[in-house]
Amino acid sequence: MFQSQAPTWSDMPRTYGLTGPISEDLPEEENLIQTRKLLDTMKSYNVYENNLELEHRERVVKRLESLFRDWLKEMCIEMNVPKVVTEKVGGKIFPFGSYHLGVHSKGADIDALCVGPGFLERKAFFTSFFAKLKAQKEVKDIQAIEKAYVPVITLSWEGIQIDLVFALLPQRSVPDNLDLLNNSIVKNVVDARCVRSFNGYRVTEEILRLVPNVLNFKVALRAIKLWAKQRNIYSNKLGFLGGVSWAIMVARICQVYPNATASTLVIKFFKIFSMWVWPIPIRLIEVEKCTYNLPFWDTKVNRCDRYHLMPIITPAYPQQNTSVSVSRSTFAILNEEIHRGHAICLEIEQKKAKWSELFEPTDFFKKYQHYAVLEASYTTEEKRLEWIGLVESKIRLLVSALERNEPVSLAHVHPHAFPGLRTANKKDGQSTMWLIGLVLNVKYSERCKKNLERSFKTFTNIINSLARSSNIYDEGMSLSVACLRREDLIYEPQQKALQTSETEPPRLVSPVSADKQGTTKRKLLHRSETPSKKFKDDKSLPVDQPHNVPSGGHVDGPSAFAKPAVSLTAPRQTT
Ligand SMILES: Nc1ncnc2c1ncn2[C@@H]1O[C@H](COP(=O)(O)OP(=O)(O)OP(=O)(O)O)[C@@H](O)[C@H]1O
Ligand SMILES: [Mg+2]
Ligand SMILES: [Mg+2]
Repeated sequence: MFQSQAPTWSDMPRTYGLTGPISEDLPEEENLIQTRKLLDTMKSYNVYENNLELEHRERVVKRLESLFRDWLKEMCIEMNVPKVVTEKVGGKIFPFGSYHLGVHSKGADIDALCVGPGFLERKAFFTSFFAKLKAQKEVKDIQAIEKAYVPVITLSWEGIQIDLVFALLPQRSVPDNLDLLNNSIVKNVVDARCVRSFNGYRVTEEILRLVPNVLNFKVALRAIKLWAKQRNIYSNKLGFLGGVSWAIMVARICQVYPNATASTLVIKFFKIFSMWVWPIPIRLIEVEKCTYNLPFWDTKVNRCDRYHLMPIITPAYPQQNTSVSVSRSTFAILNEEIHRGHAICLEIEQKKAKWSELFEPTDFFKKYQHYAVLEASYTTEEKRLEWIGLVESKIRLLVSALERNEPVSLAHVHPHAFPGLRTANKKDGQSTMWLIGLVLNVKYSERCKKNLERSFKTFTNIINSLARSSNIYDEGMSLSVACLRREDLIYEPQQKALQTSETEPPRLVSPVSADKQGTTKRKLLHRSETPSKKFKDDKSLPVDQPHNVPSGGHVDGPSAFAKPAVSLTAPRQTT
């Protein structure tokens, strides 16, 4: 009998993502040993939560869900909804983001989507449910950020940071077995804010569905997140990459090395992305084309999408670029760090380096000759969160203004805010500071200073008028930016790697009160007031250059750092 020689579907290798695998090699013993070493190193950074902490999170999510369901019932009664509808209204909370992926570190937030019935108004969530949450004794620092691209209530519940987004289902009730992955879920949702809120969960679920081995993916992603935090390049808000972008990048590596163990995935991550030709986008899947008239990322349709430097696309309709905020400077810094990672991984493979070298913290305070110091002060606690939130959400504007400023080749914002002055003089109130390392392509002269001050002034004017127009402004609030030389920055070197994590940013204190225009020279000190280390200016550099820029390299374009191993010469801190 004739037997077909053609391979059947089951003979074909499974393709995860848009292309076939690069290698389907199974791990060798050496790879498994490296994975064990990687895991041990990660544990020493104390990123994993223990069982008690995990159970605490689960309890908090349950409490939130029961509060939400109670609230929906109360709303039904208030709106005189028929009793039968009230009884069946349901209500569900879907955790998403890093907590749902199972890769959250200690101190990470819980992102949760609250789904309610279509007859409610979105506004009610941000007023009435907000009030209910605020009345809970466990809740602190609650804020409704209704005007955000994805409106959110942020709060701290018994010390755990929570981000709650809200979406209305065009139905009278929210069943327990609701399937949010079906694209039809967003079909009849008219409010784009609801679609974006649904998509946080849909994207997280798709990522999990699209990787061949979830366990290996999680370990590799945890390693990449730890590395990105240690290297100060973990922040979507400040123009670096946030959790979802890193997750999509790691997931893509998992797809092309489906059998690789976690250590190999990390090594390949750096290898592939050090060679990646941006702005070719990273995608996990060809997202199904739906004709629901929702805007999605597409360079053929949207002109502005063509200018994105580092597109990392979500895998659920309507697909979005998760890294819109990446700027010329952050792009250069991200590439520099990826090349540094690649160089260290090559050494790890040759047994010349240990994993801990990959996770060494950056030398941000030694790296630049000049720093822009942004300081937001306040005298009352009442609007502190809103004020700091507003300033931080707009720092990208300052960075792009600086990037456009002629003498500036690179503006490197540190992703952590530093608690500022807590002076004995109560009138001065408190403040929060951000630092931006500057690479100048000219000598720091009066003319250069004036040039910079123009950008500073434009920025502070914009923020002050935004604060006034959005009713955030309060007596005693002020904002200043000044340029400092490195020799005027005094700080305590980081003690432990973990202290640089999101839970405990390094503390700086300004002993010299700034003048309100921020034009005077100020000094920054570590809060502990233990003897601090003062760094001498490196006179050998004629113009500003980070110490690890390749010699002769001007940092004037997106590919300026695209040379391997540039950072290996940078001084390393011991932990
Ligand atoms: N820039 C973005 N574009 C699209 N979706 C985003 C973006 N930022 C956040 N999200 C969605 O919101 C979720 C939660 O974001 P969040 O910033 O809390 O990151 P995360 O992945 O949970 O990591 P982390 O551990 O830092 O909290 C993401 O997983 C993603 O689904
Ligand atoms: Mg999160
Ligand atoms: Mg979040």
